[in-house]
Amino acid sequence: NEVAWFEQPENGVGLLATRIVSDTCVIKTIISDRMSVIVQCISSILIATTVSMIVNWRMGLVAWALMPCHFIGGLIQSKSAKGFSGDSALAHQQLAVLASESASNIRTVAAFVHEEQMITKAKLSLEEPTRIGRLQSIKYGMIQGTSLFLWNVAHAVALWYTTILVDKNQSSFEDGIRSYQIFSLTVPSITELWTLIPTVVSAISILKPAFDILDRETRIVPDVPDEVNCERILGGIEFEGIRFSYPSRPQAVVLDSFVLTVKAGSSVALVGPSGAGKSSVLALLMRFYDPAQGRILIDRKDMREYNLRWLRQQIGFVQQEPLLFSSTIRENIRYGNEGASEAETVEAATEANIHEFISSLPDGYDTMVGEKGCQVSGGQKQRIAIARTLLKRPVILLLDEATSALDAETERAIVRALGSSKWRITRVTVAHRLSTVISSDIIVVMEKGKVVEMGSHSTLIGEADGVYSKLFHLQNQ
Ligand SMILES: Nc1ncnc2c1ncn2[C@@H]1O[C@H](COP(=O)(O)OP(=O)(O)OP(=O)(O)O)[C@@H](O)[C@H]1O
Repeated sequence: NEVAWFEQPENGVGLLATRIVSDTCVIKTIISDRMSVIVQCISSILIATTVSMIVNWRMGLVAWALMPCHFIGGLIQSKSAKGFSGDSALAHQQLAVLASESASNIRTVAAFVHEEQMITKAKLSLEEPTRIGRLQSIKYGMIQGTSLFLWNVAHAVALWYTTILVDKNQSSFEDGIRSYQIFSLTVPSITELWTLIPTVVSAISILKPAFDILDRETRIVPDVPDEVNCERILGGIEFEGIRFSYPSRPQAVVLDSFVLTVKAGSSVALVGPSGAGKSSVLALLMRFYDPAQGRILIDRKDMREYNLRWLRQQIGFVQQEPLLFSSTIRENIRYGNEGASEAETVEAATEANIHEFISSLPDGYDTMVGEKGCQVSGGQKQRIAIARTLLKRPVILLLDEATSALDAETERAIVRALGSSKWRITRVTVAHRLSTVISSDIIVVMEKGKVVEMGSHSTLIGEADGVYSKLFHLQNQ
């Protein structure tokens, strides 16, 4: 599914994890375990009824006639079980979201001494479902009682009818008792069927959302068109009258009449106040979202006409908060480029100014970085992420505050390495620290989703009243 789908509240990490792990487990239990028991119960009911018909057909008919008592009871039970299972599943999902969020943000939780509040929140999230669950339990118990009452009525009628048959000499005492016994032995199978009904019903209520996810068609299809007619793009970018809002907040216009041309092989920097829409420009270039209006052209062709997987292979993107995976540094650098040689890996790490640090570690490139890269510093994480992107040898490189955690000297070394790279890169950099972007061919100043100034550093700095000039002097002060 497209990125916007993952940003909807109902598709959060915790909820998706529950759906994938617990829900599918319940479905598996129903299919592999419960179904065999259900088949066994049904066959034993059928066999017992047939045998009891052979022994005494009158008794067999009565047994069949009494079956509706059991099934009506079962039906009432299954109706009541539906709401019961749905609510309890929802309660656990909310708890799962809370637990996964707290665990992944444990440093923030600890820093704000928020543990007690999280526990209270967890308890609160369960209060309403517990109340509803209690009421449902009482209702469920009463329904269970009614079902058992019907079952006992069926027994009483069967026994009473046996005495009548024996009384009227329509059956011997032995056959009457035999027939009744077969009937009695069938009842546990029916009861077992009943007890399985709530589980099966709960699985059905789980199946629907699970299949809704599986059946959903993504809005941004990555494999269409499937043929690719050139080997690599050149890297020219044009934004034509872009209007864009995030699908989760459609009323807030993030980019409005946004126009920008980036020549292949040039370097462009996007600067401006927080919330101006700089990162959104990069997100559109990665085609995480499609604009509501306008077109983005790559080499003069609408981006939507390219096979997205093929296109993304040629675009390198280092995010504001790069995430590493819980594995070795080598595997992290080779992420998405598993076939890269050791020499290529080292070359990319050298360009990202991280090779020296990695070599100084006892395990070198085999050092584990911990979950989300928690065992390396912010700056090291950024440099590993840059190395990972450079290993792709991208034609277009998007850097979103990618060097913000680095000291000025390391940052300069990386920018220099990128500038003197052997292959041609179109670079779009987002940065708050203006020293990062001074050497860019064009600096684009954005405000409220629009371009307000554009030009080289020397041109922009010359306009004394310009936004860039003011920003630059403010930072230098
Ligand atoms: N995933 C999202 N869903 C909804 N709104 C978003 C999302 N990401 C960003 N926004 C909103 O879009 C606007 C532009 O955000 P964007 O991240 O592009 O700004 P920015 O200029 O890069 O800011 P910063 O310099 O602080 O990173 C902001 O108002 C922000 O709240």
